[in-house]
Amino acid sequence: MMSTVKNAKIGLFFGSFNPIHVGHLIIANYMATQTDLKEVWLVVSPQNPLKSKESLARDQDRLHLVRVAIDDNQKLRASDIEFSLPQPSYTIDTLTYLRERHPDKQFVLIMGGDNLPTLPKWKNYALILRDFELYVYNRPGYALGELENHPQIKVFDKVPQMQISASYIRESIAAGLPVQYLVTEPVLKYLESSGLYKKNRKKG
Ligand SMILES: Nc1ncnc2c1ncn2[C@@H]1O[C@H](COP(=O)(O)OP(=O)(O)OP(=O)(O)O)[C@@H](O)[C@H]1O
Ligand SMILES: O=C(O)c1ccc[n+]([C@@H]2O[C@H](COP(=O)([O-])O)[C@@H](O)[C@H]2O)c1
Repeated sequence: MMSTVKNAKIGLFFGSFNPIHVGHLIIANYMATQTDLKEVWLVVSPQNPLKSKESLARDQDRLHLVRVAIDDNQKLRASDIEFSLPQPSYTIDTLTYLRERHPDKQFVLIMGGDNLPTLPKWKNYALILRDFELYVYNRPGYALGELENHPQIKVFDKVPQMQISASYIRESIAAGLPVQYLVTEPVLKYLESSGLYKKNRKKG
């Protein structure tokens, strides 16, 4: 029987991307160009039915923003895979599904160091660590905790970072403040034309 060669290492960067900002893009691009990953897929999390939807833009708007943000980058891809999987989405389920669907690829989980200490609370986290590598980038001010030296975890401590968040961008837009430079130009254009995150915007 022929064995499948898993030659393409793909990094998965999960997030709400509400909206995607340059902080996200710096991480994704670093991982796609300065590690052994061939590509990075930005996996847009659906609206979690258990969480407040108050300031969460619609799935398709957030996906569209990711697409326009990475449009010119051959090594980055937007994934809507979780939109069609049962919710709430558990990372192990998404990883398992992707592995079955793409047997030729080897998936690696990309994670900020701030999230690493909470990993033991995730569904089947031992299975995640058994079957998948994790590429963790340091977040200033956050300790990595006891998982730092786990053999499946590779820590990257020279990743440039921007101290911005999607919440800051949403709040700025709602307050009528400019978000130019915090998001890419195509993202800015769509935010402006759609009126996303503006106060008193009529939802369609
Ligand atoms: N400025 C940043 N630099 C590096 N990583 C970031 C930055 N902002 C967010 N991340 C990481 O990117 C992933 C996806 O982030 P998410 O979509 O939740 O964005 P966010 O900016 O943290 O959003 P919010 O402010 O709405 O919580 C998370 O793992 C998060 O830790
Ligand atoms: O699988 C889990 O049990 C699990 C629990 C919490 C978080 N996650 C993943 O971590 C990402 C960030 O989560 P959060 O809650 O900080 O938005 C989210 O997109 C999920 O992919 C996954």
